[in-house]
Amino acid sequence: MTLHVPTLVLMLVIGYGLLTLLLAVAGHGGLKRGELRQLGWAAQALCLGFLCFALRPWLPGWLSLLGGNLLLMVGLALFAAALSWHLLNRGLSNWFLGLLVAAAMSVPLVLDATTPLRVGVMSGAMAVLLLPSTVAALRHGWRGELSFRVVALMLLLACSALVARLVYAVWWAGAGPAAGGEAAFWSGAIFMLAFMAVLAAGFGFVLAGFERMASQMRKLASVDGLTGAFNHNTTVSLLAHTLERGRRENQPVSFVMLDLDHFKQVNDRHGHVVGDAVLRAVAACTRARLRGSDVLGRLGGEEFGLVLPATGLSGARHLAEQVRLAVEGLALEGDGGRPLRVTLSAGVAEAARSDTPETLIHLADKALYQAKQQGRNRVVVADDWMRNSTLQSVVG
Ligand SMILES: Nc1nc2c(ncn2[C@@H]2O[C@H](COP(=O)(O)OP(=O)(O)OP(=O)(O)O)[C@@H](O)[C@H]2O)c(=O)[nH]1
Repeated sequence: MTLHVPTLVLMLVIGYGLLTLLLAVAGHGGLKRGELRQLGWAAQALCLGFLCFALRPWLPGWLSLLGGNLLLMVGLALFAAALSWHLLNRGLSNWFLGLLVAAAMSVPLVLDATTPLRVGVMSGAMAVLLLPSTVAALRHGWRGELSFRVVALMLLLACSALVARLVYAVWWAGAGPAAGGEAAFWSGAIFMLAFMAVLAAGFGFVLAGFERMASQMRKLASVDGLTGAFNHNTTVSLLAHTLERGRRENQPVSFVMLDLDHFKQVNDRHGHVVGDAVLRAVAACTRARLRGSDVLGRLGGEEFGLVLPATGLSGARHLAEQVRLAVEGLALEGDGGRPLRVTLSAGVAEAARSDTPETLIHLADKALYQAKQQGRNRVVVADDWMRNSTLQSVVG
């Protein structure tokens, strides 16, 4: 097999064209992530850059070299911007823009220079533009989506190839005209390898975008958007799982139901925005008192549930009391900056071996009802009488 550099250039035009098309279709189909839009612009710039090289036989030499190199540099900078948004949630820093300007200014300066000098300067400039993305992808991307590892490895390959091309250009300059066409071929081939790796990184980036969207959708399906607590269905599933595990490992499991007192008045006096802020603050304050293995769920409006594995009745009551005191002590701001205090009531129940999530939640709800009846801002533990009446109502 023989390598033909102009054919490789054409392959890259097609490759970056396909990446552009894929990103346009993905954006149209709902994958509207800002960084993927920027990646689309990067792919367009790189596609046009290689088109300038592909049209070299028909364009003035200087125009093909100037346009091609500048567009590739802009493409690499847009790639870096997309990567920065994806990994660090911010755009390009000013020093990177400075690097881009310096790299772009070097292009017209070396247009009339010898080929090895031009190859060396262009390779060095592009390697410098790719280096921050490569470092960021290796440092931050490795812990992110699995497909981002492909991006990191491909960028490392691309950056290494450009540095190798720079070193090769230094050797070429020393060897002089004797190096001849073979040196031009290898320099072109290494360049193509570098940009094929950037193309592979681009496809990996698209996969990472899909992976991130899928994980966000999974999260949205199980977590309450306002408070960050698990939603009702997920809480019940986690309770079922915890009960099963408790039975197998002979460990107690408790469930606490929390309900804010007179929350309707908070909404009526201060408005729903303040009401929402109160719910968020209560959830955060409760979460801060839980163990890593405990579960905080939002069962409905102003009602939360705590699933407590390996926790008996006295431990659960103690925790509920701590949460009650912490919420009572929250210094909140109401409408117009007025101080706002809220309290909550709690019902605590420990699971029996035969309990299902429904019977246990029902039992905790009974205890909560008692807490409300007794004047609110208190913790009530479910007793045998409540358990018997729960069984009757569930069986009946
Ligand atoms: N701001 C806000 N309010 C909510 C949300 N979900 C439910 N609510 C409100 O929570 C209030 C619950 O009122 P009630 O069920 O009467 O209970 P309460 O006023 O807390 O009274 P007790 O529980 O008996 O102490 C209603 O006004 C709901 O509109 C929410 O997501 N945000």
